[in-house]
Amino acid sequence: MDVERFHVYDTTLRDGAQQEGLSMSVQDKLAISRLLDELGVGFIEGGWPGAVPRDTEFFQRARTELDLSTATLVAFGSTRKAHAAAADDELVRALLNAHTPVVTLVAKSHVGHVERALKTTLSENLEMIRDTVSFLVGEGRRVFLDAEHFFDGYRSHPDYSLDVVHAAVDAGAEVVVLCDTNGGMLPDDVRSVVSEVSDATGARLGMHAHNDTGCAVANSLAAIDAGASHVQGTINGTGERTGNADLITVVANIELKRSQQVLPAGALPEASRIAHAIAELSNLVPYSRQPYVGSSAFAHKAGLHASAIKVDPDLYQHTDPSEVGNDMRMLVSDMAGRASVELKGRELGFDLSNDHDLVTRVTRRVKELEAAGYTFEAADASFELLLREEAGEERTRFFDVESWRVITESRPDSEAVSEATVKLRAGGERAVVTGEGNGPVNALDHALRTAIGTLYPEIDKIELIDFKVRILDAAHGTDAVTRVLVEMTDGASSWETVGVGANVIEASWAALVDGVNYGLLHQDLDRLTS
Ligand SMILES: CC(=O)SCCNC(=O)CCNC(=O)[C@H](O)C(C)(C)COP(=O)(O)OP(=O)(O)OC[C@H]1O[C@@H](n2cnc3c(N)ncnc32)[C@H](O)[C@@H]1OP(=O)(O)O
Ligand SMILES: CC(=O)C(=O)O
Repeated sequence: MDVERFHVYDTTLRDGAQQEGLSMSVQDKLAISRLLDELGVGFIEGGWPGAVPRDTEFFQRARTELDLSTATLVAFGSTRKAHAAAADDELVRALLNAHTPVVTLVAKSHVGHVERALKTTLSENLEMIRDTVSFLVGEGRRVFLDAEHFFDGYRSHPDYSLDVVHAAVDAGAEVVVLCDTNGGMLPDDVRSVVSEVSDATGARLGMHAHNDTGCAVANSLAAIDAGASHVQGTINGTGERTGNADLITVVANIELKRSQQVLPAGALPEASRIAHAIAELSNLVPYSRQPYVGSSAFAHKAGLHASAIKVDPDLYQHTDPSEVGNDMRMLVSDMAGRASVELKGRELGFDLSNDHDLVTRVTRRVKELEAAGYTFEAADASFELLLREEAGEERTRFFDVESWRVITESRPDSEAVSEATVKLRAGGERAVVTGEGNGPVNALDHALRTAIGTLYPEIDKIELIDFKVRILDAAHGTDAVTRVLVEMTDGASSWETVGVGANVIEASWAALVDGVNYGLLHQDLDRLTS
């Protein structure tokens, strides 16, 4: 792989940071840079020094705190102001002070923008490009030029847009990146413009695509087809408005569909891990339906799909998920068939291939329970308990609940407090205990822990970390059926359970009891196997 033959250029830290609601600290930017380097991108655009104080600090700290092995750090900025010298322009000097080997300059390439936004003459804009590029090249920098609004500009005044490319190249720019700044292009437009510009100028061209028509990835690929050998994008597709081309999708398409290696060998299988880690650092919830790396990208729900996948996963998958570090997952729901249950069982460590009756019973129960409001695709732990029960395993219930009751008391001068009483049998003993909490579920949780804590001290490790309530038939108002999903952890792993009831506390209790049973069961299994 030759990083210079084809540039994989990441702008997560610059254009990605232009996304509404996204804010990265300098520390986050340094951590993301290390992840991008692990992914093997050729270039990391770190931000705009001089304009954004955080970016100025990022480049300062990068000099001592970043030790990149594959990627080259890039500072981004604009051409100098009109009627001044690049050498005297404060923002151009800030680009030098960032001490990066590469500088990317954004320049106007659209007549309307030069006249109305920059408010200068067409010839002065060309002079701004020549002066800034040649000044930075003279100072030992490699320069790439982002030609802003190139496609719209080329449509209205092609000759001027070509003049911009010539001015940049003549002054020493290595790559001219054609930007679909407003993101309004379709692949056919991009393909023909890139091809014409390439023929007319012979310049090395790049593509910077925004996703306003939902075509950023397709536009990037069209540009590459037409001769571009530099592609810009962001991890998870973040960026101004609807975002930029998702760089991992672009790269995975180039490597897996076009058989052209553009990342270092062995890097692509790190893509899912890195995309999720960058989402986490950017405080974004990973997008489950993201191509290649999303948690749903290889998740199969329909029974007919599962039955074919049982024969060969390729029948319903466009590529092997391990190519991008993702996993195939089976979802069990009312759309499941016997094959879905068998494959889900395999995923959870059960070989059900020879137990036709068990698979049939589990499939039937799943469909019945889903019709009553359960959802097993989001609650693997409840599915596993159901499977074990149907298989006749005895050790799935660590206690038998006789009854429970909760009261909530509210007084004008204090917050409401709940008190729960739980009656159950565990280890041959009957327990009747009470628990208090700031809400009914919290009080039930405390009472349950007290009731079984002596017999099962490992309950202390099990913690409730998430609790989601959904009203299923909202038209019934306060009479509606409620579904509760809870997530628990023992510090090493986490699991989800589901409970359904006409009463929100009943549904919560069911999910809580399943969650505790699952946690105790797995601690028991771990003990037996260790
Ligand atoms: C397409 C893109 O996404 S490019 C990246 C855009 N990113 C950002 O804008 C984030 C960082 N930006 C900033 O911090 C500020 O906007 C700054 C520091 C760059 C400029 O701030 P200000 O000096 O206050 O000016 P303001 O933002 O109002 O206007 C931008 C100025 O840059 C000029 N300008 C715009 N594009 C260019 C260009 N390619 N070359 C030179 N000057 C340009 C505008 O004409 C305007 O000049 P004026 O102030 O003389 O009218
Ligand atoms: C340079 C850039 O971000 C754009 O034109 O969209």
